Amino acid sequence: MSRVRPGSDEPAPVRAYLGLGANLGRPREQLRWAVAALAQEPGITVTGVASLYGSRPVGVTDQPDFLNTVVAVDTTLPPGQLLDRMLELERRAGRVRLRRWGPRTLDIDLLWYGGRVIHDPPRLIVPHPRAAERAFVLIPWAELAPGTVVPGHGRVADLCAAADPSGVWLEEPAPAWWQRQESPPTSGE
Ligand SMILES: Nc1ncnc2c1ncn2[C@@H]1O[C@H](COP(=O)(O)OP(=O)(O)OP(=O)(O)O)[C@@H](O)[C@H]1O
Ligand SMILES: Nc1nc2c(c(=O)[nH]1)N=C(CO)CN2
Repeated sequence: MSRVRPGSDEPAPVRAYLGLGANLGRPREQLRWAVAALAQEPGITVTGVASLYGSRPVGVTDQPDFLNTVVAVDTTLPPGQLLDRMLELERRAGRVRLRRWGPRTLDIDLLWYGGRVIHDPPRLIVPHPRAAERAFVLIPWAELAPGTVVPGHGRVADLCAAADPSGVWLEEPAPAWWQRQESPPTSGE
């Protein structure tokens, strides 16, 4: 069932939250590129970007530390098409899957889509099945939307308060980290 904005045949936008992560190549630049690329996608409006956090790898620990953030979007895309756009951005960022939970140049997870529960494994499970237990997701997410209710789990603020924050640290506050343009390398210095 898709909602339509009154007076138009344009579908009404739906709020979604995306978890972004990177730990290969130039993670900060790749995440900055991903925010800008999302904002340029037709059918996607970026409405919020959390601060940039550093985090110890969870799961497969023999890999570099990550940079993580969460982005709020309003989208007219159905969830499957939003996922396809996210996967295409990962591909454009040069992501190669060598092993599950292995290092990556860019990972974009669909954390939450309009409060809906979507179970179409393995292609799409929403809310993201591990979002409610990951401090590297919950801390930036709580910065943007503490009152959001994750179906089956509760409020983001409460999940964040219950998560172990020890492996997550603030790298750079929003909006500086994603609005600052990298100064071109100066020659000779
Ligand atoms: N909510 C979701 N967000 C993103 N991808 C999802 C989601 N649910 C299922 N998938 C599927 O997961 C596949 C593999 O995702 P990926 O390899 O990025 O997993 P991961 O990020 O390494 O691990 P995790 O899922 O624990 O974050 C994607 O091709 C996608 O079809
Ligand atoms: N700190 C951190 N650990 C992870 C991350 C991540 O983004 N950050 N992503 C994973 C697979 O999605 C597995 N482990």
